[in-house]
Amino acid sequence: MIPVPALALRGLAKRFGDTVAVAGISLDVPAGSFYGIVGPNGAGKTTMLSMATGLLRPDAGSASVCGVDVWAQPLEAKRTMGVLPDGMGVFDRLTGAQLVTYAGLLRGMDRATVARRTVDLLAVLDLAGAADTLVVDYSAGMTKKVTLAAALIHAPRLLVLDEPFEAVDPVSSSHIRQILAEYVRTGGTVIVSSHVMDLVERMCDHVAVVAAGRVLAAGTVDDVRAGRTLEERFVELVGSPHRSEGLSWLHTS
Ligand SMILES: Nc1ncnc2c1ncn2[C@@H]1O[C@H](COP(=O)(O)OP(=O)(O)OP(=O)(O)O)[C@@H](O)[C@H]1O
Repeated sequence: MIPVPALALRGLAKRFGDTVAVAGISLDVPAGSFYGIVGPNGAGKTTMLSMATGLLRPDAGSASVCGVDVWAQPLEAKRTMGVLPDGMGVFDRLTGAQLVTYAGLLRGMDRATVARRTVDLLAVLDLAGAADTLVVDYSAGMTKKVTLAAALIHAPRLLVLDEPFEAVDPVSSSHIRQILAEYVRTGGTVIVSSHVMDLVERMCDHVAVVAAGRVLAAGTVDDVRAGRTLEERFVELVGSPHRSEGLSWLHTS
């Protein structure tokens, strides 16, 4: 029997006016994988992940999480996943502890379990000392960590993290990576989008390279790298349109 993928995308497409953000993406994320999504700015990663997690309705195509259609059975699908969206509003007039508690209660969990897990999560993410501070007063990295805690509270089978390491200091980043690696080791699936090739290469076992709304390559990190570094392969696949000659006025000598 073929195992059910943790996430299966089929022909996902989205345009905003004349801009084609996602141009028909199909992708399988195997259960138990640590899956990286890489691509240049504006490639369509956030749009793709928003459609995959039920945050943005696709123009065409479908997404299913552990075999459950995200748009036909949204409640059941959302129960299985935890999402850390990029650039989404956070209820930052709550304290860290209140935000995580709110996420648990929203998931229909009982208060005692939510209270226990909130304490655990804030401690593990090194936020215990800031539990009673308003999130609006958190640094960007602390905000990432508290939203990660909110995504983990209901022990989802799939975690979808859009740029989870942005603005997070190296110590916290390494700590979060350890938590995620342990989560994958014990049966969870993680999807992360990131611009940091080196991080994806070290952390993930699978990767998809996305550009101009399409998947250019996908598979195990070793297959996609094809003997080079992921960064070299990425530049080869995506191309390097940047030119510095145009900025001659910036040269000081
Ligand atoms: N709400 C929106 N309205 C209009 N255009 C949008 C909207 N969201 C995304 N786009 C456009 O869709 C394209 C894909 O954007 P998206 O944010 O998905 O890319 P990304 O790969 O996540 O980029 P980055 O790495 O810079 O975060 C871009 O051209 C962007 O300008």
